[in-house]
Amino acid sequence: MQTREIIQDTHREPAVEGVLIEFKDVYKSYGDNKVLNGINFSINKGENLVILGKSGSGKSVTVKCLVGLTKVDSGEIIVFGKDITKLNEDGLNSVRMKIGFLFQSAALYDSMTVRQNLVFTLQHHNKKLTEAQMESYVMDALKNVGLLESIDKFPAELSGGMKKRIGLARALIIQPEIMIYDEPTGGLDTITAREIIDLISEIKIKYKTTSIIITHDLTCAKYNSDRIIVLKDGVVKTEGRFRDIENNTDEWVRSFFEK
Ligand SMILES: Nc1ncnc2c1ncn2[C@@H]1O[C@H](COP(=O)(O)OP(=O)(O)OP(=O)(O)O)[C@@H](O)[C@H]1O
Repeated sequence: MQTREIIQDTHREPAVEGVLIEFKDVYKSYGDNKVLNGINFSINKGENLVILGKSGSGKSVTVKCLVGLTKVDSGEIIVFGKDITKLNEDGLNSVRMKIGFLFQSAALYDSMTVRQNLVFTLQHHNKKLTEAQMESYVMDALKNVGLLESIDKFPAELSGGMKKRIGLARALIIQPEIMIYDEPTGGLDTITAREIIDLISEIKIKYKTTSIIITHDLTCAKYNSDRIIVLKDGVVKTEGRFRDIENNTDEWVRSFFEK
């Protein structure tokens, strides 16, 4: 039987205003592969939750279920007070409109400049904006990631770190309430990774987002998490703050911290 260890934290002041996302007994299998095996966790408004887990432990599937890209077998996923497993495509789209994604690859359109990439997202999101309003949104988003000077560049002219920043600007331009970061520091050198980590911290403060961060990078987990959940065998094996997880004596949990 799976045991779930809840690490009590008696010293922390609650910096949150209620639950925004809740997974209740969520199951998802692909054939015989039981990926989510009764997963339970919640995320408070304004909280950054890091999901840790070995490769194939279901981190991406969890996030795909959250945005309705993958249908669960059973269970509930409450987002903004609604069970998204019961929503039709229109209902799901209106939830997705409030969620920003930073994909591992940044997923920019190569044939478009940075400006065009951002305008394209805005047009898809809000068809009523004037050109002047769109330009102002684009400039603001680029300023916030420190890349205004790249506005007329094509993705091929940008470094990996710059692409991540543009990916971030594109996610933020829709002013999301929830941000999902999939391996935000993946493939970056230590210094560039640290810049992205700092940016994620700034975004939390500036945009007051609630975030899910999937990462293997313990530095990112340390600096960007209010709380961490660790997935194993389709359930939440343990949860707590970074230092609680780091000090966990369970051999399997310790293996995350051994080089
Ligand atoms: N569409 C799919 N069809 C069949 N199996 C799938 C599908 N999507 C995911 N899986 C399986 O679900 C399991 C969990 O995959 P998932 O991508 O969530 O892992 P992960 O924890 O994000 O891994 P990584 O850290 O390597 O990205 C894997 O065994 C994977 O093969």
